[in-house]
Amino acid sequence: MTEAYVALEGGHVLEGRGRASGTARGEIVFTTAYTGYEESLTDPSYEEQILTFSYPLIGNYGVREERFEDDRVHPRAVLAKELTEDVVDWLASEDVPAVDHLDTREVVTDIRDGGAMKCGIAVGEDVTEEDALAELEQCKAMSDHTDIGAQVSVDESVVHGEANDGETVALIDCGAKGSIVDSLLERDATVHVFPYDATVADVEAVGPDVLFISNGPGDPVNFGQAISLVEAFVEDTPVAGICLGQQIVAEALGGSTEKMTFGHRGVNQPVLDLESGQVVMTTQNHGYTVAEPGEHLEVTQINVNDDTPEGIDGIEYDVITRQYHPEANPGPEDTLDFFDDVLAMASGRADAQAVPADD
Ligand SMILES: NC(=O)CC[C@H](N)C(=O)O
Repeated sequence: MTEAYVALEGGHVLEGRGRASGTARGEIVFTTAYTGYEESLTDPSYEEQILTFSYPLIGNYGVREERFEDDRVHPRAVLAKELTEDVVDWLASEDVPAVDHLDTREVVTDIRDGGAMKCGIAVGEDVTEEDALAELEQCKAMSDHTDIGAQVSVDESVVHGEANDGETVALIDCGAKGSIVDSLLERDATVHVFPYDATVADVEAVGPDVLFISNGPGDPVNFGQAISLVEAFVEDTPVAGICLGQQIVAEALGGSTEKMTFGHRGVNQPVLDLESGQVVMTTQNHGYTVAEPGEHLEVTQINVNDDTPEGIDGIEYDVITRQYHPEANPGPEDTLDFFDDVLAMASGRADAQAVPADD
């Protein structure tokens, strides 16, 4: 049997069954999602993280590329109670270490108590506990990945849906999921995808109807150029954001963000809309949150479990952002109307008051 060791910050080492060999280090997190492993594993927001599935069986409906959110696997390693051959083959082909037959209840309990933490992993025929501890030793804190955007963004701008006659969206790719672009294209938008460090002049050149900041990995304060874009555009151009995008918008407009203990990762996070009183189910994957929205923004939706901000609107500016993933890949489709609201805001057809689906 291939050996597998998982070393957690503080020195706790767990043993499992090695399924795909290699060494890895990263911030260990868990998701409670029971489906959507292809989407999660290709979500760029998981860059530099090690993903633990708390659901015990992962891979039971195979692996299909059309469900991928990006062209590669982003977590540095994958842990589960039981991984199917399909998933293991896929991870092995991408050189991503995989471990199963692990007591994931123990891993999740450690993360819940200690927070998302540094982790080192060693999988292979002759690896030892020391190899995993050596990886842990070299693991950086997530906030120290100061140029993580470069690892996940497009290198050059690209345009999708040029023939569409809807709104023109400038999407700042901080690690955007493919289904965000798809959701906008389906609504007839033209989407200019820009690198995470695009300049004001780059974006201005396409005359956007809305500046849209994507999801992405790591600490929002490490996306200084995207923060500057929001500051530069917000007075004259509507602004939208998803997940990291919400955090960047808050940082730009006088609010603040902070790291959560273990974050929200799963496909059934309940969100309350404060105006309508409706609760919707959402897909989430984040470890930071908006702490204070600041004087230009108001919180319109909150997480039912812990009251953290899930939706934010501009007070005097046209701004709408979501902390969850309205594009719903994977996950419930309760929140797809966010894209209609963003494009209505972009066209001046509506103000920024977004409400969840009304059934
Ligand atoms: N999905 C995301 O955009 C994640 C945002 C950010 N990296 C966080 O962990 O909070």
